[in-house]
Amino acid sequence: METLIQIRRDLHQIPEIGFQEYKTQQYLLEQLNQLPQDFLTITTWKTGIIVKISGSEPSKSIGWRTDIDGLPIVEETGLSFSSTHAGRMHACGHDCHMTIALALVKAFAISQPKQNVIVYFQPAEEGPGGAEPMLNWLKSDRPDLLPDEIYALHIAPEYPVGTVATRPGLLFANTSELFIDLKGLGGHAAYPHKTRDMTVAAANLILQLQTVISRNVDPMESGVITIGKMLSGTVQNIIAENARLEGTIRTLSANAMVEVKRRIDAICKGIEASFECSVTIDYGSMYYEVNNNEECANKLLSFAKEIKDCQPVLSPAAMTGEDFGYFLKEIPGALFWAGANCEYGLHHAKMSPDESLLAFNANFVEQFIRSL
Ligand SMILES: CC(=O)N[C@@H](CCC[C@H](N)C(=O)O)C(=O)O
Repeated sequence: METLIQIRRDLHQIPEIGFQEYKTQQYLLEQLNQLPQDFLTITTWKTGIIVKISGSEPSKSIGWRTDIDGLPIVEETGLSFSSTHAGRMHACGHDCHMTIALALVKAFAISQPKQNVIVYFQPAEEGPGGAEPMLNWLKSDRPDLLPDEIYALHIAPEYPVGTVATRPGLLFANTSELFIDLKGLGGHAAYPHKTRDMTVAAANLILQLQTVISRNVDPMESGVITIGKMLSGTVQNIIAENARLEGTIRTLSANAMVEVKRRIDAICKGIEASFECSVTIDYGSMYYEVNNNEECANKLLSFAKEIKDCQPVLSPAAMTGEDFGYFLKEIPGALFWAGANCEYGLHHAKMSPDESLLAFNANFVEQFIRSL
């Protein structure tokens, strides 16, 4: 197997979006096939991979999950190993996550763990969501590949390398995608009274959406609606017949998500009436919150205290989403933020993590799993 930095750079060059991770899967399989196979069983599921390492005296199976997909972003890091896939980038660190997972398999393939270890290379975390269907498949077809406990990490640009930041209980929000299509009546810019202008309707809708969190969600619960993309019209002197908004909703509680959607439905009905148009809502994929098992999160934090150069941090909850939440809904476990010391944040075209996080976290997670 190549060095960790080389693996991360190879993977960084071939980002693929959810359920299209064909080259990524092939690369991962090539690396896995180079390892001693005595304790390994390699299974594929769609574009994902599941590797079971048999323990020497197992009393349980420990799961480790990595996501493997990239984002539809044009990379602007200027790195010599930038993405070779136009309009695709590993801007959420999944290249680093995969590299650490490969390093774990290598460590356990060479030196057998006591417990069984199952490493999940899961597709489509950024959307439409691979965790839930992977878990459903495991439950129905391969219960032998289900773990008793499961862990994962996510890089955190804002923390220095060596930080292990997590908390018992709620760590990440409930999320839902949001796609809204508005259809009115286009026409000449000089005759607005003969049209139904969807640019104006969409602009009004965005402003009304921004009242939902501030006026319909208990301030102690919190939430956020972000419209990340707006499309409308065709040219400067034609009134727009169509508009489309794309965004996400995030709430700390599942109940608040229900209330937010009820209000969005009502506001869209109001837009239909006031702008004499039709509005169609698609809530896309939803992720269940990341709710860390108390004992598992505390085990991570306590273990981190024992490791040289490791800074355990009791992290606040974040509005990020992660479909690892579906694993944690059914299996005790925890996710932690792994410091990546980077100026730009997740999902930014210049996000470039400090590669020393790879060796640090590969060693930390290996030792942690051996301690269980
Ligand atoms: C860690 C992270 O950034 N996760 C993504 C997950 C995407 C969720 C879903 N596709 C959505 O857009 O709501 C995030 O955006 O939080």
